[in-house]
Amino acid sequence: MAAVSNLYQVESSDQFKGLLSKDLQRVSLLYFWAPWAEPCKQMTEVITELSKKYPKLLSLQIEAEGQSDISESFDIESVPSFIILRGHTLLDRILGADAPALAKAIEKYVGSAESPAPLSRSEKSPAAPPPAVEKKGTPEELDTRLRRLMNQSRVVLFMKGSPDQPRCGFSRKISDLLRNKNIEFSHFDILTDESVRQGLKKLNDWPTFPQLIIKGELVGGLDIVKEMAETGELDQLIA
Ligand SMILES: N[C@@H](CCC(=O)N[C@@H](CS)C(=O)NCC(=O)O)C(=O)O
Repeated sequence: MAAVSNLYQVESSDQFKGLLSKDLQRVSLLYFWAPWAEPCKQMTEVITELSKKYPKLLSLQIEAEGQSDISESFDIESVPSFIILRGHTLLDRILGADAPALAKAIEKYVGSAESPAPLSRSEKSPAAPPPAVEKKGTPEELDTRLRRLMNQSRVVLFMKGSPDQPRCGFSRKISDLLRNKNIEFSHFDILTDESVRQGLKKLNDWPTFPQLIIKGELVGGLDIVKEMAETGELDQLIA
């Protein structure tokens, strides 16, 4: 692929700060990605197209886990995620492989100044994940729903994304671990439902995801499950 002059791979925090500080009026697009996340392959093409179409845009590709300081400073919780800035000011945040939303936002912030051409094919192609919904209901209804979800099968993994398309490194590692051990499990993508995401943190008194549930009870997150797999405790619990 030919190099695009306004598209950079960020290799360090210092390089990142230097690029952003060069022109505080310039709009920049931060693209947080991971090499193992399938939707990022398509979104890399989209970013390349957008960078060509809008030469004034500064596009920065940031490998989310490799540049964890930058990811943390923007509260990146899943990949792909996009942040649009003017200088250091946050203009917009787009989650997931939502190419039309991204193209629309870039057009809004940079496009009017550059009279953009129609969207190219690759900007329209990737499938966006469904937006997170918050199902309203009483606390009792939520509690019943969460317990039903936790008991939907013997082993349930609450994760970001799915085992085939994880959207966070911790979720990817735990589903790989379960698959490698041939443990059958169902999963729930907490990025699709904000009430489940926040409700489970409270119910299980556990602030993060993944959460592995065995026989209706929380076992733990990645660190605990990894340790239990090493000591053999996980096999015992599942037997
Ligand atoms: N050490 C944790 C790592 C999990 C973690 O830090 N997860 C974060 C980022 S994916 C999280 O779920 N944050 C709360 C949220 O996104 O709602 C484990 O063993 O599972």
